[in-house]
Amino acid sequence: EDQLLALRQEGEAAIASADTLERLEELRINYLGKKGQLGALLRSMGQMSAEERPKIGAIANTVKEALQNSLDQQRAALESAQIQAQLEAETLDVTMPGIYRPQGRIHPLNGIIDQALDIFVGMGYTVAQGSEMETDYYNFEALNTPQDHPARDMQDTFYLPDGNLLRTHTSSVQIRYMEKEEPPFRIVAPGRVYRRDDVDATHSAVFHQIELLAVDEGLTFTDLKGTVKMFLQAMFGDLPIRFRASYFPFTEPSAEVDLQWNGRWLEVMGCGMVDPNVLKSVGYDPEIYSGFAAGFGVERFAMVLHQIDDIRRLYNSDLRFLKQF
Ligand SMILES: Cc1ccc(OCc2nc(C(=O)N[C@H]3CCS(=O)(=O)C3)cs2)cc1
Repeated sequence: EDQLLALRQEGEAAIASADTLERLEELRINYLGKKGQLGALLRSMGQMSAEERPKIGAIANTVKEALQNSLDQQRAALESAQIQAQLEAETLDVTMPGIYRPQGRIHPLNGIIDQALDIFVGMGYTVAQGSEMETDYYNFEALNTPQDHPARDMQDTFYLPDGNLLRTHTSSVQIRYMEKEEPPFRIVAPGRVYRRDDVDATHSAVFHQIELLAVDEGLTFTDLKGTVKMFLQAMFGDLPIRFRASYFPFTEPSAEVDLQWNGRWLEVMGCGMVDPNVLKSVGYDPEIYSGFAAGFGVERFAMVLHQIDDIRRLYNSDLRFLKQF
């Protein structure tokens, strides 16, 4: 009997100090398993007298239950401690500051292109795009630009070895569109263009341009003026504009458009009625159809709107500059 009670004491102490579920399982096997200590002790008692057997058996049962209870309690305690530890570890403090990730930004040139396209799409224009490499025909000839026109010569245009060239304006996109479509239509053609200019604070060999073209029956210069005025005032605000007579090979009459900006007249756009020869080159009858067109440089708009002094700032990816937009 004393041995049984001693085993219970020893077992309960060992179980209470078990700090892992594995250790607890070892102890269960050690004390209550088939080859455990309790079973071994009972077998070692060998022959017991008839009146002793039931007494010892009862004590052995209480020891077994006591040990099983303390195993269950310790298991419960260890499991809840495990869950508690997990909850602690996974606790998310939502009041902690977030991980700072710098926000991206729209480049000022793209910002102006997006804004301008929104205005024209809002007026019913379709956006048309095309290749930056063009043929002489689509970049010059179809635009009524004679063979000896200065715009064609080498100092202004990048020619490629195969005789093609890098487009000097997006007008070629509009010619190609007209070859495939019939009037009436309104298109706006944004894109990169190339001029073999001397590169300086206001000229870049590569720059961005947006041209618009509307062809329908009975379009007049008044329609053009209204469209240009509406666009410029949407972009720059309700400022005075003026049209100065000018000349382009692909429009007749032509005008350059000035905007009064901080008290000074700035040239911002060119426009005109599409020359009948251009309509003829795409097979439209100038007796039925008339068109108007305009074009502007996106860098120019950006430099005026954001008071940028050097065009190269738009291209050299200086974050100190770009972070201002
Ligand atoms: C079929 C077709 C017929 C006519 C067209 O006229 C597009 C036009 N562009 C201008 C013009 O002044 N453009 C310049 C502004 C600054 S810039 O980016 O250097 C080029 C006037 S009329 C276009 C396509």
